[in-house]
Amino acid sequence: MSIGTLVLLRHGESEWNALNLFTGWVDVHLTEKGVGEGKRAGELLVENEVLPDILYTSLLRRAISTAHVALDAADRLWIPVVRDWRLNERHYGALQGKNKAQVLAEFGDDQFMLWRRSYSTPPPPIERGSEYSQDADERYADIDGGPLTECLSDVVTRLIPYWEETIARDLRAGKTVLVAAHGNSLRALVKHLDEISDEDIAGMNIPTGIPLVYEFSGDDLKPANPGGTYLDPAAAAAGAAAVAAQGK
Ligand SMILES: O=C(O)[C@@H](CO)OP(=O)(O)O
Repeated sequence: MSIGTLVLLRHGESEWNALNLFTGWVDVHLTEKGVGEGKRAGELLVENEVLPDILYTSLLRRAISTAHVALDAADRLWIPVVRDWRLNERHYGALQGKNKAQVLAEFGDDQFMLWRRSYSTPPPPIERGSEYSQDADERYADIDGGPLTECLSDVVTRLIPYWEETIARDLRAGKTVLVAAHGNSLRALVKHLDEISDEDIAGMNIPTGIPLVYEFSGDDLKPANPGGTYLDPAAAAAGAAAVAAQGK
């Protein structure tokens, strides 16, 4: 049997993306534009004949809703769904709910970029019980409320064992797998797939709402198309540049 196809989809624009706020595990809604991006993503899947057999999402509604709209547009709402916190966005610690431009102005570019894009420096932890903390959220009860902050390396540590147990197995079984997740959880996955160094991953940004397709030639799941293929490359390049410029 041939190896399956992987489709990575970052959620469409969220209300907090539009407000330029650090989001992390805060469970915000999509904007109208974000819903439209999800629909367009589904249309792109159909146009390119990439039809998912199974969906994996995080526990956050912006990813769940984007996948729902995309699969509706592709007439694939019926496929099995697996949701897991390990696909959640990186927990942004005490920065959750803060405006990116204000954090940049207060702490300066070096500290801002360290918190935002360095591989191993997490933001300060969020205070338990504070407004934007999830430590009392019942969906995380079985993991003691979850982390209080994470850097990208923490996301790799929680995500890659899960990937091996679930998504990678489905790909080796020949399935087309849709993973609807987040800017930083998808950066962690792409880092693993494309063997990107800890330094170089800092410069890689994932746009909202555009399917990124990986094909594989063998069981080792080395990408046959390194870097993947965005189904709308021009929009992806513009979207990634906009993410990189946030706060500036
Ligand atoms: O706020 C966040 O959770 C993420 C994704 O929107 O932001 P950033 O791109 O700054 O890591």
